[in-house]
This record gives sequence, structure tokens and C-alpha cells, in this order.
Amino acid sequence: MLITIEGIDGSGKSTLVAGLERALADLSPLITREPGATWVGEAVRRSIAENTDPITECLLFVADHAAHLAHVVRPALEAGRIVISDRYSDSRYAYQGVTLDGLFPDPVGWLRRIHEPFTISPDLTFLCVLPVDEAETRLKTHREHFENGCVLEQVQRNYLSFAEAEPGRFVLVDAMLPAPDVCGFVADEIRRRVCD
Ligand SMILES: Nc1ncnc2c1ncn2[C@@H]1O[C@H](COP(=O)(O)OP(=O)(O)OP(=O)(O)O)[C@@H](O)[C@H]1O
Ligand SMILES: Cc1cn([C@H]2C[C@H](O)[C@@H](COP(=O)(O)O)O2)c(=O)[nH]c1=O
Repeated sequence: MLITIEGIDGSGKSTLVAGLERALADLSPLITREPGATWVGEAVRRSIAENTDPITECLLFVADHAAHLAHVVRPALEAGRIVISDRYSDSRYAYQGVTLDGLFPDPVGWLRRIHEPFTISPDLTFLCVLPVDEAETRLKTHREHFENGCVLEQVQRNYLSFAEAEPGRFVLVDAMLPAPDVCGFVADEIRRRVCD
């Protein structure tokens, strides 16, 4: 089973994933992330730090996804593991849907088409939803160029439209709740789906 955790920067994904690793220890899930589960993630981090042009950056994120699938996600799923990924393909559709906007028509459609031949769709996606001003307050210090209120508003709008289009896959998470409650809600939902 492939489970993904999505949401804007500062919405509590990493905190949630750390909590799930403890709460679901008996299920031995493989915990992973994008970008950064393979060496390609280092190139992605460099492109973010250097404010590379949006197409180069996007293709590096896609390369990171391909390497993540080949070397981490696919082998774990084939071994029967539950995989929980902090960000996955929906991050591309939501963020690069914004950064590529205006460069050519329908960037989200293009992103979906280039993923479709090789990606594995998640079985379940938890979308952490948080007002952008609260996310900005939580981020406080280090900011990447995506961590700009205006960009994050558009990214969150994209995410919510994806959730509306695929209600069977997406579960909305109220990220304003205290961290232990967020984790408890998601862990219960995962256990319920695993037992179904
Ligand atoms: N439910 C919560 N309530 C209040 N603060 C929280 C909650 N969850 C996380 N935080 C705090 O908010 C900040 C951002 O959380 P976290 O790093 O988990 O977000 P993230 O979505 O992984 O961010 P990014 O995408 O930028 O890596 C951290 O300081 C964390 O301690
Ligand atoms: C996977 C992915 C990520 N991003 C953006 C989102 C964040 O601002 C940064 C780094 O992610 P982190 O969770 O804060 O470590 O990259 C993106 O634009 N597109 C993607 O596909």
C-alpha cells in the first residue's frame, strides 16, 4: 500500500510522518520522502537554493521521483511493505503547476502526462490543510522560494482541486489541530484502510 502525505510548506507533514513512524511501528512501514530519498535529491536541493529556471527545476523534481520509484518505492511495495512518503507526485502537480504557469498551456495536464507512463499512483493521500498565514508563522526562519504566501495560496488551491476531483484517494486533514491529534487521526485512518 502506497500512502502519501501532502500539503503546503509548514503544514506539519514532517511532524506527522515522524509521529506515524512511532504510532504505526507494529506495521513496519517504510518511511520515505521527496525530494531527497536518493542522490538526485541533492541536485534538486541545489536547484532550489540557486533559484534555477522553473523548467530545469521541474525536470530535476521529476528525475528525483523516477529515482525514488526505482530504488525505494517499487522495491518496498514489491516486498509487501506499507510505504509512507512525505511528498510525492501531487507535490509536482500542485507546485510546478504554479511555477510553470504562463510558460506554456496547461502545465498540470503536461505534468500528469509525463508521470503517467512510469509512476505508481498512491492508494491513499492525506492532505494537510492549513491557512497560509498560519503556515508562514510556523515556518518563521528558513524560507525557500516556494515559501511565499502568494505561491502557497495557489499551491493550496491546486491541492484542494485535486482532492475534490479524487475524493476516494484524498483524505483532508485539519492541520490546525494539535500535532498528536493530527497523528492520531491519520494513524487510525491508515489502520482502518489496512484492515479493510
Ligand atoms: N499540529 C501542529 N500544531 C502546531 N505546530 C505544528 C504542528 N505540526 C507541526 N508544527 C510545527 O510547525 C513547523 C513546521 O512543521 P513541519 O516541518 O512538520 O512542516 P512541513 O509541512 O514538513 O514543512 P516543509 O514542507 O516546509 O518541510 C515546525 O516548527 C513544527 O514543530
Ligand atoms: C517534491 C516537491 C517539492 N517541491 C517543493 C516544496 C518545498 O518548498 C520544497 C522542498 O520540500 P520540503 O518538503 O520542504 O523538504 O520543494 C516542489 O516544488 N515540487 C515537488 O515535486
